[in-house]
Amino acid sequence: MGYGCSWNLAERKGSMGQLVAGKKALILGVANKRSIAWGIAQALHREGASLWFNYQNERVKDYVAELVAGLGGDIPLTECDVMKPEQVDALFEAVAARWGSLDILVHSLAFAPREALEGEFYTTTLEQWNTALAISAYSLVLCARQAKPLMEKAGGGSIITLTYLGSERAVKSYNVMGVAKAALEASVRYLAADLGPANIRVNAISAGPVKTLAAKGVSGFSSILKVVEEKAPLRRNVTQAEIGNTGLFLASDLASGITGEVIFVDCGYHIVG
Ligand SMILES: CCCCCCc1ccc(Oc2ccc(Oc3cccc(O)n3)cc2)c(O)c1
Repeated sequence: MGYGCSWNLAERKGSMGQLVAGKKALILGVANKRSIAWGIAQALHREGASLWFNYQNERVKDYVAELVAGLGGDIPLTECDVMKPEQVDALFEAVAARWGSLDILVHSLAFAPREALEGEFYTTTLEQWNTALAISAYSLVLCARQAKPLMEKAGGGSIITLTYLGSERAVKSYNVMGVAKAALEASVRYLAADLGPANIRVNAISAGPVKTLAAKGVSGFSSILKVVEEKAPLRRNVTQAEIGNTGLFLASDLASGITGEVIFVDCGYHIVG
């Protein structure tokens, strides 16, 4: 490629779809077109990955199926609620049977009871705590354990999860989800330490607020978008596509030296007071 050369379409086409060409990616947590998991899935698909999706239950199945159909090809879709161990086992057994290995796992799911995401944190009940920690943090440990043998078959892999600034700052109303995200981020480090020798990288994206179905469950969410616009160094909110591109980066060999890390994709908001 000489100075000032211009890529012809064929060359560009050839150079496109290289980042994760032929990689097998399991995406957990798509609920609809606004889901962060969907942004990551679109980026992975654009750059040549084969995709497999879960859906939590029959209620969201049609939304996910319709989105996935838009990608073309017969992309596997499997019911899996991470709180049902037998469904997690069945999902990874299906991946093992059909794919034989796995390169990329995207874990983009969380939950806390709605009443725990409003009012004051000190009122959190043990049940609310356990539910939030089990779904939002422990589920990553469980999925990583299941993915390990499949990723070893591929000679390594990349596990990506989603977190938020509320893990290290007391963000109003985020409450027990902040505690769950702190546990998630510590789990990313311990999992990275365990799985590194198998060349499996484990990282988190700390995303700025994005208007998703889940975000609607956090009281005061809409006001935070405006605050970010006013205070973030880039003076705007992050987009689903930008988070998707960082997910693609972490899934690709461009991030081969990065593991156990939390990467902020928030227009710089967390660096300013
Ligand atoms: C004061 C709001 C701060 C900005 C919050 C940014 C954010 C938005 C969405 C996030 O993901 C969830 C996922 C599940 C979740 O729990 C929910 C969601 C809907 C209903 C419900 O009962 N629980 C809450 C947040 C998340 O972890 C972080």
